[in-house]
Amino acid sequence: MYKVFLAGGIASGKSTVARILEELGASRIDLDQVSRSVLSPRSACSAAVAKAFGEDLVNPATGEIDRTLLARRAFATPESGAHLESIELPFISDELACTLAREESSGDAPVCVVEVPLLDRVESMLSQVDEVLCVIAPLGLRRVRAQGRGMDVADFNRRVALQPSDEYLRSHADVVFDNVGDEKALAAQVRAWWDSRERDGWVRSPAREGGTPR
Ligand SMILES: CC(C)(COP(=O)(O)OP(=O)(O)OC[C@H]1O[C@@H](n2cnc3c(N)ncnc32)[C@H](O)[C@@H]1O)[C@@H](O)C(=O)NCCC(=O)NCCS
Ligand SMILES: Nc1ncnc2c1ncn2[C@@H]1O[C@H](COP(=O)(O)OP(=O)(O)OP(=O)(O)O)[C@@H](O)[C@H]1O
Repeated sequence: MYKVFLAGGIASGKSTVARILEELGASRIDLDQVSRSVLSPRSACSAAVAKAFGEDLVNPATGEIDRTLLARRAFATPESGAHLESIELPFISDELACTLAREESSGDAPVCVVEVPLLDRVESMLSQVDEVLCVIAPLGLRRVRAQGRGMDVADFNRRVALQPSDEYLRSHADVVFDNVGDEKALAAQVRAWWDSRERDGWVRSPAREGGTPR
């Protein structure tokens, strides 16, 4: 199974590209969901997080972590935020490897696309995939599209500030989809990518091996 990361800023069009790939036959994993799942009740990751940020975060009856309180404590300073990430990332990486292995053994799709909102946090996971795709759109257009689906501008701006820049994404991607046009124009680019990799037999191209820092 050919595995790809699909990165992009908020409202850049990741889900739209992932849906197009799904229609072409890919299976789909959302890394946000994977990273949420590692904090499931009584997991090893929840225990490590509670040890670092307070045992009172855990509801004794259900084992659930209070995510709002955790976010308030962990994101109080950049250092404590980085500490939380350093605890969670190895668990997220292991969980991603298991999820990809499950997809692979189910054997249905030739391709698995992993949607990645924060590519800079998952550099250590790049070795798990064959290629990095990203979708880029101008910030103003993304703001309008985010508002179009009901997002508040202040929330949009806050989330943009936490995400890697377009320059970072361009320099780490093997392929960039430009989402400045309509969905048809985006679909044409995605289709062209799919056709080219299908022609190559879904093998990682030697030209791309050295292209992305991994
Ligand atoms: C603390 C957690 C559980 C809160 O999750 P939850 O889904 O409830 O909320 P969300 O992630 O949207 O964040 C809540 C609030 O915190 C703020 N916030 C989120 N991430 C960050 C960050 N890196 N730095 C500063 N503030 C942040 C947001 O503005 C948001 O308003 C979660 O953010 C977490 O586990 N983060 C650490 C792991 C991580 O960064 N994973 C992503 C890389 S794979
Ligand atoms: N080319 C396009 N033309 C018009 N609307 C678009 C286009 N691409 C995406 N959109 C719309 O913009 C919004 C954001 O797109 P999408 O949900 O695919 O982005 P995303 O990167 O997955 O967002 P998030 O980071 O919030 O998950 C959606 O409402 C989507 O329908």
